[in-house]
Amino acid sequence: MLSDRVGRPFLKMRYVVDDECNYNCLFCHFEGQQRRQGSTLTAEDYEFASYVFSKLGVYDFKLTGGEPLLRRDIDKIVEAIARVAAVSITTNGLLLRRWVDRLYKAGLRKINVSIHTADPEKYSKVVGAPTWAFKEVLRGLQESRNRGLAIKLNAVVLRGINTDDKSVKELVKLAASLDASLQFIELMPSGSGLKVFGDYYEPIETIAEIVTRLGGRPLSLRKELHNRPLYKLGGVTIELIKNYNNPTFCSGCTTMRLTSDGKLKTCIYAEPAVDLAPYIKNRDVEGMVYAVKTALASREPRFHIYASK
Ligand SMILES: Nc1nc2c(ncn2[C@@H]2O[C@H](COP(=O)(O)OP(=O)(O)OP(=O)(O)O)[C@@H](O)[C@H]2O)c(=O)[nH]1
Ligand SMILES: C[S@@+](CC[C@H](N)C(=O)[O-])C[C@H]1O[C@@H](n2cnc3c(N)ncnc32)[C@H](O)[C@@H]1O
Ligand code: SF4
Ligand code: SF4
Repeated sequence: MLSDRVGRPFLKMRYVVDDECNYNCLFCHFEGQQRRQGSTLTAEDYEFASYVFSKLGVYDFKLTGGEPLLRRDIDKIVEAIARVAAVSITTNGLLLRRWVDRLYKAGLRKINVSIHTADPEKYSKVVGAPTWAFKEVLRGLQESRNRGLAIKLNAVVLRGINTDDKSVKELVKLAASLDASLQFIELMPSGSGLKVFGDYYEPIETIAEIVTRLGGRPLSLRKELHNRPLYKLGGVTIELIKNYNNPTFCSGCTTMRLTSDGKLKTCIYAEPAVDLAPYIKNRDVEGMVYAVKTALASREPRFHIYASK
């Protein structure tokens, strides 16, 4: 296992596998990269990269985007990574129904589906899609449940959209009906999130208060990932994410990320530390290991910056 210079182990990778999306969420941070930056890595490339990362101690891979289910070879990517480690997908769910079966067969066992609200009208407003989209996502979720996938619903916290008792209660109810867990994500001032920050930002503490008021109880912290607080309410596990300006979160950061064109980022807010694409394309194990170790050594202790503010 590798660690950075402030002792954070490197255990997880986020792959941005697509630089396009079929939605236009009003807050999208696009995982800290550009739309149409290029999606240049094949399923075989991801298999090679994951093999090398897993030899370095990475045991968990997340596929994100853009919208990962827009990739026609997403099942091949899942299959390739599942050969070496655990893999999960974060998706808006619109194309889920048509993919569930193939993804399950490819080895997928866990998905995060971003839904934000249980109200179809609000949903349309937030994601910039027609109202039928909400129903389609629900169908995809139901299929996923029937297939036996572990589901986590993601809700970005948006003032006036999901920050009242009723909205939280409805999301918990929806999660319970799917045997899913639920996570609330504080809005990050990044990408479009920066533009709408003034209009929609609400601290995650508001959700913690609502959950507590509704009878929720703190469970524990996810020590292996950002020390995220977990609660239990109505049989549903609720995760609270405050992923900006939060020293506790960053001090538990065990993740690096690969852009859709193969550049390694040590932090969502950092510029790429190194371009891994040439090493990956040439199947150069030694070169890639050296490049990853060098990037890890340069990893900024961002939480120190926050802590010293
Ligand atoms: N700042 C920051 N945000 C992150 C990091 N990892 C995930 N996030 C954000 O957390 C939110 C939830 O991410 P997901 O893709 O659902 O995955 P996850 O909850 O991190 O991972 P799992 O627990 O494995 O499902 C998104 O807004 C991500 O961009 C990170 O290392 N730093
Ligand atoms: C960038 S999306 C990519 C995957 C997929 N398209 C989706 O929406 O689930 C990954 C996660 O980041 C969340 N997200 C996007 N912009 C955000 C922001 N400004 N602040 C916090 N979370 C954000 C999304 O809601 C989603 O849960
Ligand atoms: S949050 Fe996901 S679904 Fe929404 S625009 Fe961004 S990438 Fe697309
Ligand atoms: S250091 Fe902090 S902001 Fe950067 S990726 Fe890790 S948790 Fe996110």
